[in-house]
Amino acid sequence: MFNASFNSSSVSTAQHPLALYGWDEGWAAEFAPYDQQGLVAGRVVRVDRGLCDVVTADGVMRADTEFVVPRDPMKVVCTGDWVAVDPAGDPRYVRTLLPRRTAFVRSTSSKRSEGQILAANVDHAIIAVSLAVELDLGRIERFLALAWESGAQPLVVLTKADLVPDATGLSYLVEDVENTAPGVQVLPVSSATGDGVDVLAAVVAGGTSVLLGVSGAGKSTLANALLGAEVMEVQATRDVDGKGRHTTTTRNLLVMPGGGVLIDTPGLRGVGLWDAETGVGQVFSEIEAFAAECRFHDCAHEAEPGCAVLAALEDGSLSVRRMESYRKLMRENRRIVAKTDARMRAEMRKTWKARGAEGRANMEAKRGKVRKP
Ligand SMILES: Nc1nc2c(ncn2[C@@H]2O[C@H](COP(=O)(O)OP(=O)(O)OP(=O)(O)O)[C@@H](O)[C@H]2O)c(=O)[nH]1
Ligand SMILES: [Zn+2]
Repeated sequence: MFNASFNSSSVSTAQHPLALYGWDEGWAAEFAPYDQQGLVAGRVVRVDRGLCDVVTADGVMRADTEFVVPRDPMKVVCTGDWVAVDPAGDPRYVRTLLPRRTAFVRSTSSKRSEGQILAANVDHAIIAVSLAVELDLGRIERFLALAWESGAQPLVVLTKADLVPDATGLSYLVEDVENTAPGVQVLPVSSATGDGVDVLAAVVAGGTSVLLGVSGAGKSTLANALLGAEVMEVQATRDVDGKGRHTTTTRNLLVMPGGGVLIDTPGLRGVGLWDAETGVGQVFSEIEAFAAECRFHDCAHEAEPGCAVLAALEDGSLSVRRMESYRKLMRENRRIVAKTDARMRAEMRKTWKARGAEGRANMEAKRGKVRKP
């Protein structure tokens, strides 16, 4: 029953008006001190030019983000953030950004790489891969690395499954991708026939999702299938002069009818690798497992004696394609890292390292592996 300390944030989270947007006991606990200051909790559904739209228990509020550390690009308010807003005042201000659980970051195209936050507090990274074209496993691995690095759980969705005529052929394609993506679920779907969409909807019902994938992979069509409405504009033909590429939607964060939230921000399309060494390691967990058996702990797997990775390549238990892809991504990643501001990287590591380690431990536990002391 209600007790003396009853207030809005102690309402059972399932009944909380923001539960649809992902509000849970963890957020309620983070927000509690601000609740006492009379601030209002909300989730950012859209950001533009120093202002953002925040969905709160009382509806959507427009708020100014000036007070929340605007000089550090990693701390800029972004879609998916949970914030505390001062409801009084004109304009209203976002007063605090609640600590992020996960974040998608991209390196900007400037000479010295800098991070740009694309989406925060994402649970599922749905990597859309079209079955209308030949599978590019290396590209899938690149997206997987990015997803793992963000802290979100990746999920590969093979789109346009209706274009694969026979079931056996489809199951081989699924298997190929599964072998490329240890610890990751692979789902064939067709937005055209609806096949598999319900399975996907059930998987992502319990959290916040983003859609990643190259142009034409079927992300917008899939978003519409998941949202049950024509919310995202689908481009039937390519935009030749490059104008009107980023079709505006009123919100970049939407609630799915089957539960869960979908974030689709323009910047998420075409993200690159960002200091994703941890992520790359997770994509190639079988290589890391072999590497743990190498005689030298700093083995580069080039020509060292007692190298378990080279031995695995030799006896065929490790595929040459996987090893080449791993080397390529590691090289690319190191180039990005070399250009990156060290302080910013340290900050990212601090925040997400624990989570990455936790995810890896879970994955290994699932596969029945015991961590080496
Ligand atoms: N046959 C078939 N075609 C599909 C399916 N899903 C999407 N398409 C088509 O694939 C094309 C690209 O789909 P989009 O949803 O625009 O792809 P996107 O990933 O959002 O592309 P960008 O907006 O450029 O990032 C469109 O012509 C769609 O009609 C499907 O399930 N089956
Ligand atoms: Zn080695």
